[in-house]
Amino acid sequence: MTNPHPATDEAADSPGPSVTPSHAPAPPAAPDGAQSPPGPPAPGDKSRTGGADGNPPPAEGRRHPATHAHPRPDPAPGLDAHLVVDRTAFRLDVTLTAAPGDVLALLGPNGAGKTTALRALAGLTPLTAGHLRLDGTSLEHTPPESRPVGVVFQDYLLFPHLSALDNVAFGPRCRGAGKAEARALAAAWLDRMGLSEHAASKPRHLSGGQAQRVALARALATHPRLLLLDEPLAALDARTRLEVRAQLRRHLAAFDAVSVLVTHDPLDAMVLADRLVVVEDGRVVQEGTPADIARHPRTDYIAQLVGLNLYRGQATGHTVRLDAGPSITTTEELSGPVFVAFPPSAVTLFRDRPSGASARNLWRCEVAGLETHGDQIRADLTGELPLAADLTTVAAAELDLHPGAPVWATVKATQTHAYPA
Ligand SMILES: Nc1ncnc2c1ncn2[C@@H]1O[C@H](COP(=O)(O)OP(=O)(O)OP(=O)(O)O)[C@@H](O)[C@H]1O
Repeated sequence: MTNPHPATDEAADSPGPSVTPSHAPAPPAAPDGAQSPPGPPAPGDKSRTGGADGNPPPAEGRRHPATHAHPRPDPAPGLDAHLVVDRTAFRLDVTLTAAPGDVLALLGPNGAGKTTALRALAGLTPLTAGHLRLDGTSLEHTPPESRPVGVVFQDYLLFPHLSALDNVAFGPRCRGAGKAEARALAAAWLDRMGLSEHAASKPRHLSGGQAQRVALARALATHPRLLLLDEPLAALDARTRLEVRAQLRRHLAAFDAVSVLVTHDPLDAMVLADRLVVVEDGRVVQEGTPADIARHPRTDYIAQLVGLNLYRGQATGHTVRLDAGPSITTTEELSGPVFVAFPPSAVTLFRDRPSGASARNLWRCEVAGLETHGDQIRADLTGELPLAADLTTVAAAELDLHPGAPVWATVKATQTHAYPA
């Protein structure tokens, strides 16, 4: 990653990944200490919006000694990072590993440390401790502009006065490529992105989806060995997002180095990433494949993300005594600490105590709130067991649900899923 600029993010000696168009020239090595022109801010640069630090990112990045340390040979390809960043009231301590071709998604609530992790990978935030190795080379002491890292920003951050072609050509130019060579490389990338006919367009004449693809082309044209995507779809409207998500998925699948994506959107994470890394309060609380995380959430945040009710308790056979109070009957037979999860759609509500129902998994609750959730109504319940329940609009009307209404909630054991905590 380059100074604050995404388009200049490549180490002079980084190996050329296979994403380079076969008919395009590879960008030449940048001279040591090459200066890049000023550019858009870096990921998480809160100075643009009056952020916490109030300083532009390079200042933080340059606290790190800008020396080219002797690269430490390491046979392991891909990303091997232990990122520790200490701040007055916050500590990031996460380990991220990925093989070439892997797409990792960092998910987590606001303030969890996702952007800090991204900035640390880019070299814009110095590590307090830990290590960062990419394809076997230690990067802790490599200045941002010499890291083989490309960044795609949430709001693209294209140069408004440059054409799409020149925006993409900017990176190779910064590395010392001649104008014609850089433009040929950029043209090949735009072609690959299906944007050839927009090569001469200025960013203001591009749609959100097109601008996002130009930003991706700009990042990839520098042959990064690590691609960082900071909420890449957040600025798009819902329809464009669907289309661009599918395109981005294809491009990431074709990219042979490591990609790390920061997103708030579980769908983006599930569709785009091979592996999710959930960060809460500066720590990794869970990681795994999207399917694994969706089936076995281990924190409330993740359970909400994937739309499940989640409880912790102690299992004895088919009964789990929840830390929250009541017991749940499950189909799994377990013992010791467990999680129990079930979807809101598995909950059935009654205004009166159902006479025929067994006492199992039947709780007395009260409606705390109601909201539309797709074509359903989601009821937020408090009481014996706090839970979310989905029901149709007709059912909600028939039950005369309103905040404060008492209800009975029941869930079949077969609809629950218990797993060791
Ligand atoms: N430059 C900074 N100086 C001091 N504290 C900071 C700085 N940047 C972020 N923080 C703090 O570090 C913590 C992690 O912030 P970070 O932006 O990395 O979280 P995040 O997961 O990206 O959040 P969000 O999803 O809201 O962007 C927060 O407590 C934040 O206030």
